[in-house]
Amino acid sequence: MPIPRDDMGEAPLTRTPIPLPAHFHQAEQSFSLKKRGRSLCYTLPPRPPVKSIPPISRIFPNRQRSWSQPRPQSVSFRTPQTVPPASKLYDQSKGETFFKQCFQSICKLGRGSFGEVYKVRSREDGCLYAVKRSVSPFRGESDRQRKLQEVRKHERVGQHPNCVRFVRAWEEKSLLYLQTELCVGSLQQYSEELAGPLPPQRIWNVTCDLLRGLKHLHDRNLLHLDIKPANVFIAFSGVCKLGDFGLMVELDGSDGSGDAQEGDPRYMAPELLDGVFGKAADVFSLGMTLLEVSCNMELPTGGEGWQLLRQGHLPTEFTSDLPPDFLKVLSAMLDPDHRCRATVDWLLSLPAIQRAERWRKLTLATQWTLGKLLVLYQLLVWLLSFVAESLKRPFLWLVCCVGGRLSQCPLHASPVSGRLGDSSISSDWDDDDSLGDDVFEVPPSPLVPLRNLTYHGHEFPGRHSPDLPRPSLGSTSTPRNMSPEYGIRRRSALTLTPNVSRISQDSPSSVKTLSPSSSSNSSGFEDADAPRSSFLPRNLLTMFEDVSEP
Ligand SMILES: Nc1ncnc2c1ncn2[C@@H]1O[C@H](COP(=O)(O)OP(=O)(O)OP(=O)(O)O)[C@@H](O)[C@H]1O
Ligand SMILES: [Mg+2]
Ligand SMILES: [Mg+2]
Repeated sequence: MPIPRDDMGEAPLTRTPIPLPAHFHQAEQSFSLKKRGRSLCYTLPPRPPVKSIPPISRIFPNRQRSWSQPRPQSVSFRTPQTVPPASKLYDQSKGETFFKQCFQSICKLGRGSFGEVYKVRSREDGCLYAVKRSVSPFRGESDRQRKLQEVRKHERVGQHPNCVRFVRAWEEKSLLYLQTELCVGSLQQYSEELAGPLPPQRIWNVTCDLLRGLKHLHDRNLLHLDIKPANVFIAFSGVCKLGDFGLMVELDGSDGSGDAQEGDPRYMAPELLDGVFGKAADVFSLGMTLLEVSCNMELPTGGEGWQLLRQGHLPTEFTSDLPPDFLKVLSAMLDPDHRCRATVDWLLSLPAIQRAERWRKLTLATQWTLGKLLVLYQLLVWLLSFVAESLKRPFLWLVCCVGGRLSQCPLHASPVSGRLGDSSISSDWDDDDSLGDDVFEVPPSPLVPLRNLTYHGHEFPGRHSPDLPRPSLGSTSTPRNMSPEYGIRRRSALTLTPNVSRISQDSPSSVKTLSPSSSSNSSGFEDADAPRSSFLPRNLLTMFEDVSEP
């Protein structure tokens, strides 16, 4: 007699004996791969309605509110006195906002429920930053105080390589501005562009970075409470950082976990429903974040799928390709019982994590060293070519003197006497009296790029143009070509690409405009009548480029 088969086409006896409740398979079908092309606002967590007292202006209509004054005021909880934000560039009489006077807004990076984030260049130091400006003006003093709390939280976090660096904050015309370091984008954007699961090595990198960032918070008794891919930022070095500390609370009670709000339901720990706020909740959210990006899985916002994930069931059709070590880490982070859930310290002590951390440190150190070496090399080349340029004229003059032809030396001869000079006594190198560049028959291959750097160095664009980076080391400046297709760089950011090359990234066109021929004009050696068209330095440069092209 044939064994009856169920609707899934399997004989009941061949199934695994009762590991899951009957409804799990139906619920598991509700898990799905991530869908592409969602707008950023899709990711915003639902916010509870704002409970604020009626605006003070309604109670005391004529009362002056210091924060509604048009003047900008620095916001800091370290130095509570209200002072204008420090900047040499700001001139109150101009009537423009502090933001407009001190920053060049480049583009909008994103929008959250509290603020719009802009990529800006500081007119003061020429570096790139992110500035978050609150979406709506303060509705009253309590609304203002609530928004200002984000500044206090950022200040509490302090500096850590795996937390987004806070620079300063100020308020103006009832809006709050928060200036932070600029990142390439969020982990969510990266994962959406990848449109697939993160490769294993990157998963380990992200895990190590975020555990380090979370350890920094937890060691200070701070709970993030909003860990999710949209709030994890990728720096230009490829390092992942925790950011958006808007929902952070302090466990020691100074701002009380009584005010704590749960974040996005997709990443929310189950115990938060019972009002239990603790470090374990952050570990769970981090686990969910890692599950999402490592499996490219759409996390449920509710329903059975949501419950199952919080009962310790991981959907095997998504997790089967994960490295076994990583799966263990994930299961420990997603333990349904917050008392048994892994702590950050325990996770960091796991051999698999320690191995991954060692590798991470090594690659980051190599990347850092290579970056610094490249910058040093570029500076050296610039310096050498500068010295060579400075010595060229005295040397040429010396050669003329020694040769006893001071009168013909282009440095001494007036343009008229030069032209009227006896051409019959000209020698080979006299013919090319236009410029010293070609006189000495220097080997072209190493010197042509060197010259280009020299000219580039003389007119280093960062000094004059706010659009181009300055040659500062270790700044937060972006490399050049900050183009709209920065998704490509976003991808490369995790591949540990050093962010150092500035001088060498000149476009061919910029090299040509700064070619030696332009210098020859300015140096006054140019002889327009000389038959030298085939020896134009520009032509040499083109020849060099032709030769060096594969
Ligand atoms: N430092 C930064 N560098 C690059 N992009 C950033 C930075 N800060 C924010 N962004 C972009 O702006 C978006 C919104 O920023 P953020 O999460 O800080 O705002 P929010 O209003 O607090 O949002 P939420 O609703 O999550 O609380 C981010 O998802 C990211 O795309
Ligand atoms: Mg956010
Ligand atoms: Mg926020």
